[in-house]
Amino acid sequence: MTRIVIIGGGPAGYEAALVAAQHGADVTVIDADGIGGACVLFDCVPSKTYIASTGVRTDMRRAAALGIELDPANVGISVPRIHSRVKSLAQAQSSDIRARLQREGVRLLNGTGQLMDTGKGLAAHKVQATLASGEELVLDADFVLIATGASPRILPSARPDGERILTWRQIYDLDELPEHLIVVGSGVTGVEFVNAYTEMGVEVSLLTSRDRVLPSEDADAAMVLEESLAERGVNFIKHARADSVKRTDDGVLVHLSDGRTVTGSHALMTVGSIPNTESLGLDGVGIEVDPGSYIRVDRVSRTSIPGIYAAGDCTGLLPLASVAAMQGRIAMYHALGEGVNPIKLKTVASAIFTRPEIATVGVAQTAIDEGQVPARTVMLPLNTNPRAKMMGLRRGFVKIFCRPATGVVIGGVVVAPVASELILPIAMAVQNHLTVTDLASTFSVYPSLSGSINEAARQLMRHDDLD
Ligand SMILES: Cc1cc2nc3c(=O)[nH]c(=O)nc-3n(C[C@H](O)[C@H](O)[C@H](O)COP(=O)(O)OP(=O)(O)OC[C@H]3O[C@@H](n4cnc5c(N)ncnc54)[C@H](O)[C@@H]3O)c2cc1C
Ligand SMILES: NC(=O)c1ccc[n+]([C@@H]2O[C@H](COP(=O)([O-])OP(=O)(O)OC[C@H]3O[C@@H](n4cnc5c(N)ncnc54)[C@H](O)[C@@H]3O)[C@@H](O)[C@H]2O)c1
Repeated sequence: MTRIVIIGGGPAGYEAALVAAQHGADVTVIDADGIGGACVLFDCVPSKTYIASTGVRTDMRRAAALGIELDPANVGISVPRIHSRVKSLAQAQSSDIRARLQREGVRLLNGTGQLMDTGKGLAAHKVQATLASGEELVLDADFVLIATGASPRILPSARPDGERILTWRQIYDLDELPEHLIVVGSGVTGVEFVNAYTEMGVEVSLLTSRDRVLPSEDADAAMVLEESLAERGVNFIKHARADSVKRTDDGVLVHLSDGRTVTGSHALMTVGSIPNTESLGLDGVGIEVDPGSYIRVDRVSRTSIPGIYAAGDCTGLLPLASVAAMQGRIAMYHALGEGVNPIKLKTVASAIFTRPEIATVGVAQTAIDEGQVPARTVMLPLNTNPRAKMMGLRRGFVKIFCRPATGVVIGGVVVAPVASELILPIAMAVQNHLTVTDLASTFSVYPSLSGSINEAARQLMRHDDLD
């Protein structure tokens, strides 16, 4: 029986374990924090659960425009209940995954794993598991998967204390909402929390190191979100790099690199993550890492050492739960000799859970604008959509990108309240090489926001007719 040891029990690790167990392998998962990993326990699942609560406030804020009188200032918010819901839902999901793995016969060890090969290039591998109980085991493996994820990046001059200076993993321990939250870092994590806290009525200042939020995302989408946040009172402090964050008697003081200072009651550090690759014994085995200590892998998740694979955030390929899971599955299919398609990042759909949400798939607008990818594009504002009018939506759009000659859909962006759901038809088109004619001729419900996807495709199709 093929022996597989997986270090890390997040989406990369547990999805890999399920595949390997279903293919008859002898599978052990060693995990330090809990099955489900940081994804389920600290990052993705808690933040989206928290955002589900803040979304109720979004609906309340918008109610008056639809004729429902509500005073958000007089609506009670039970912070302890919201936080306890976040934590218990995360724990419940972790337990569900644990039970599923156990049902499939996967052996679960609570502790840390480390590679222990006695030389380089061996046919089989050894992994030491240091269990929470203190016990140490050495496991023999035909294949090892490293799936250890990442942790919040800590600036030495802005050390989180869990009270006033916080990582996103610590906010659910607060008893009350901050009065004035300074969010340091305007990537996806930063803006999701800026949006969430603003909806809860918290005064929020956002430090952005460039001239706009979400520097790596679609510029039109980022602009819509920025306008929406500004309208709700978010204070943007641009071209601002935090040098240090210190506690004061009643809050925090942020020193910027250009000499400016910002004061608030709390600071939330969202300045990125670093891979958990330090104490894995990579050097001893000869596994190559990239600058930034990410494990270097190919498109079937192989590291530079035969028989050792890596998947998920520790590889830095694209830090999404869906990508981590796919990398993990691919690793196991490859190790077990199954047919496998290398991972294709151009078909990955992702979303930013703000209001409005931003969802993207495929080629980015920048690649088209810079001439790297020939494409025809359309951007259709949502305010022409009948359902959007009924819902009182003022912002948002659908973008579709297609190949100039064939009309094959190669990417798209949706900015809408439920963009995370609306992106699927475009993602299916990109994945399956469908054309704008295919998209345009698919029935959508009338009235629906997805009707704008048909209409955008129709506009690109009309262009085809004129060619
Ligand atoms: C705030 C936030 C929100 C996010 N929201 C989304 C989202 O909405 N959608 C999305 O797709 N992605 C989201 N992500 C990204 C997603 O959480 C990650 O891409 C995902 O967690 C990566 O999974 P993973 O399996 O690589 O690692 P992780 O989920 O980090 O799990 C790794 C596990 O390995 C364990 N481990 C580490 N070292 C060792 C060791 N030596 N021995 C044993 N175990 C070890 C850790 O304890 C952990 O349990 C979000 C990220 C953040 C920060
Ligand atoms: N909804 C989702 O799917 C979701 C949510 C959160 C995170 N993620 C994943 O995690 C990845 C990482 O996102 P992230 O936002 O955590 O990290 P990030 O690295 O993308 O963004 C961190 C930001 O902080 C800024 N920064 C760094 N140091 C700073 C300083 N001293 N002062 C001010 N700004 C500073 C950086 O310039 C950067 O813009 C995303 O690309 C995404 O793949 C996904």
